[in-house]
Amino acid sequence: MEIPHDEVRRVTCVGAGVIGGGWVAHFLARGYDVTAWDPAPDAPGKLRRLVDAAWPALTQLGLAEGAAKERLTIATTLEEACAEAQFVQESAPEKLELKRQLLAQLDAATPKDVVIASSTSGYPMTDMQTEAADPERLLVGHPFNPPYLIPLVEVAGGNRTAQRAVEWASRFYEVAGKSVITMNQELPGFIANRLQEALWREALHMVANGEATVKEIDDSITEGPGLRWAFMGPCLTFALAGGEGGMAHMLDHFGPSLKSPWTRLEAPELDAALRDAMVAGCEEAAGGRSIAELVAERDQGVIDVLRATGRVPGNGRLPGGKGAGE
Ligand SMILES: NC(=O)C1=CN([C@@H]2O[C@H](COP(=O)(O)OP(=O)(O)OC[C@H]3O[C@@H](n4cnc5c(N)ncnc54)[C@H](O)[C@@H]3O)[C@@H](O)[C@H]2O)C=CC1
Ligand SMILES: C[N+](C)(C)CC(=O)CC(=O)[O-]
Repeated sequence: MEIPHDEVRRVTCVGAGVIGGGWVAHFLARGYDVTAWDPAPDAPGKLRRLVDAAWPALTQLGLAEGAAKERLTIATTLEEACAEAQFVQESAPEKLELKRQLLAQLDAATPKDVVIASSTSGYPMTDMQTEAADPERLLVGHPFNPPYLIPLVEVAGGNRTAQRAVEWASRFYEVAGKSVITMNQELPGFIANRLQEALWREALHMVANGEATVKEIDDSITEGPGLRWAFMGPCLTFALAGGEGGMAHMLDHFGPSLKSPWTRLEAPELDAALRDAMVAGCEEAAGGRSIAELVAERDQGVIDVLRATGRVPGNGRLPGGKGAGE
């Protein structure tokens, strides 16, 4: 029997790069004891720098009672990291065979009845749980960068995942301050990445063909639809494009243009020229700002949007987070 969601105190994060480190920062800020493990020799230093960089934003939002960076332990082996885990979040590189073997190792090292989630951004759990002795407790918990600020987690099981594990994880993420979409089927790319990848594919086509610059593409979203999407999704936004007639008029009016040859559908070849054009375009768009400066700018921007759209309660604690309503 799994531990009650609100009694979880110890979370283990395996893989401590951009996303694993972001999860560490999130769980620390929500008042958990966090154990991290990453095989890279420079991982501890990188992880502590990431948590240090995230902490001002998390402090601004309001830390849960007792939250402290000192509650992070960095384990030296995977077995040590998992021995006392009450929840495990895997964020290792996006390589299918690596995930398969790692999830089997995590399954062997983690106490029974503890749920193990993968941060994968696209692999279905059915394809990753093949080597594990106890696949029932393995599921996808797909976060968004940075996990310590973007609320959404997409939860999906594989065909050997127990429904009760999916339900447990969904509720646990909510208790830990996340917004959860629990998927009842395994869609490739889940929901949000499927949408993001469609946009991304078209952006790459436009750069590859010299049709738009990186800056024009970014400005077209931040000065346009992105402003609406922070609080109203693309469907309801487009319903308003139909005026008083709503979505019905919108579809009758603009529906035929769905067949216009606006989109390319097939991904472009990611050759060296396109890679170089994207890298150069992003450097130009950054205008001399370092990655650390851009991270701080992004974090402040997300906080401002969360506040402006009423998603941070007055007491500074995230909705549903540990300590909320105390
Ligand atoms: N970067 C992003 O925006 C997002 C990434 N994800 C997913 O998160 C996962 C991690 O991606 P990133 O953090 O971006 O990658 P990353 O490259 O920043 O970090 C991966 C970390 O895993 C470590 N690692 C290597 N082999 C390992 C092993 N066998 N066991 C444990 N750790 C190992 C590496 O040393 C590195 O620190 C991937 O599954 C990715 O699809 C999900 C959402 C967003
Ligand atoms: C780039 N990415 C596909 C790994 C991004 C994600 O999976 C989610 C996000 O943070 O946008």
